[in-house]
Amino acid sequence: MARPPASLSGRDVGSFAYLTIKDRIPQILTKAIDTLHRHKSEFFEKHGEKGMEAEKKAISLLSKLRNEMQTDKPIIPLVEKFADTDIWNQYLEYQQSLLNESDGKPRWFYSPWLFVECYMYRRIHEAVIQSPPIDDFDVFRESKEQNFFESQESIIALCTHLQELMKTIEDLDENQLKHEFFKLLQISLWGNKCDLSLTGGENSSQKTNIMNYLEDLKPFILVNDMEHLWSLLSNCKKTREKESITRVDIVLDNSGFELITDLILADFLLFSNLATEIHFYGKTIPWFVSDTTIHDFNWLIDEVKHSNHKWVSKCGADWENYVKTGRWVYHDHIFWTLPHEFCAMSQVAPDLYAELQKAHLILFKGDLNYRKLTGDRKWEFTVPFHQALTGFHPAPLCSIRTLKAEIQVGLQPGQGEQLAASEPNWLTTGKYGIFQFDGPL
Ligand SMILES: O=P(O)(O)OC[C@@]1(O)O[C@H](CO)[C@@H](O)[C@@H]1O
Ligand SMILES: [Mn+2]
Repeated sequence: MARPPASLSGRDVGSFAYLTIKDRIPQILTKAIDTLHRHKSEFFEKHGEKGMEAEKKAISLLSKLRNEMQTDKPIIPLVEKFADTDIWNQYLEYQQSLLNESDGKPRWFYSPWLFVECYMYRRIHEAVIQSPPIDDFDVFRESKEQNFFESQESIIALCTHLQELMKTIEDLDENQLKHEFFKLLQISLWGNKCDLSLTGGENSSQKTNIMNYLEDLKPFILVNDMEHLWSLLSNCKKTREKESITRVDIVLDNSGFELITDLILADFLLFSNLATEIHFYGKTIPWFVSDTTIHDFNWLIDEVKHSNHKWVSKCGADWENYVKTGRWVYHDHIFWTLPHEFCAMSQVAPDLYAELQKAHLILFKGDLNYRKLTGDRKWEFTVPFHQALTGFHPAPLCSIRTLKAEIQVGLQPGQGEQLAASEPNWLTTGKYGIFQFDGPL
């Protein structure tokens, strides 16, 4: 088989990868430093002098990191012992092994973008865990919570819609049910517009009611495999024996508004009987600013439950109940915060691969997951999605993603070129979206 194409990299001056490493990531680091600074008195109240010293230490480690990056220093091994430290350092050696002698060491602007960007978030985590007693501090928590609070109006609209739908679900015919499923899928897609790493950690909440715009946004869905998802799940529902299950796994992306849209979809899948179990996967450490951790997941459900809006709090109570009764299952795995492409999962994390194989359908939310599905490589726009997955296929799967990186496969001949001619930034603004399916058709 032909070798896969080269990785996206900061080496390509002017590319989105280059601009991210040059501008956006340092901005995120500066914000993290500022956040630690602003919590100084809180650390003092909690831990006394030790808290103040820890704050200083974390800040100096992050400043050092920012300097290494901005001066394109070699990528150094991780030092603090943690569950994934050895795997990370082995991966760094692997990156070294890909270089010629004259290339020297892997460096920020020279190595694959996916690797250096993941490494940056892993180093932020290292700076925090090296600074006890504030070693459980999430430098991105505030902005994730802010995104949730600022999206309240949309959240109320979505929860109200869901509760009304629940009441009438029995009266819907097949076509109406499919229509409602498609609506909630699109809400979950556009929910992915709101991530915080794209805006350098700046506000990206959802203030308007997204449901009113679904029709207007349809032309921006470049690949639309929603029909395949419907066929798959409605078939499962029809052919399911009494006690058997239909399991949908959702590989989560951002917390805040996007997570709400995912949980709304997950709730609908259960009460419409399109699925009987939903499994979620989040990040074990703070990641790409807005990604969901178990803390964010539990926090959000709790907030929703305690809302003073009747239908919002009803959603929260239902969601808590799904978790308690095991109809919703949350999984943690270090693989999601490693730098590997997903085609390496069966070797690097065979237990996770085996878990995903139990699903009838896996939904991969967001841009970073798409980059990892396709290896973050310079594929031609027309290469089939299946080919770009390079052997990753634990179960039928679908990427639900708005485009925020210079990578897209599975387009019609000429489609990418046409978009590029009229809108030079079409790949990176989050304006376009896809539902891209790989599985039996
Ligand atoms: O996975 P998400 O939340 O949809 O997007 C993550 C993201 O903002 O981070 C990277 C840039 O730093 C890009 O790949 C992408 O735009
Ligand atoms: Mn994200």
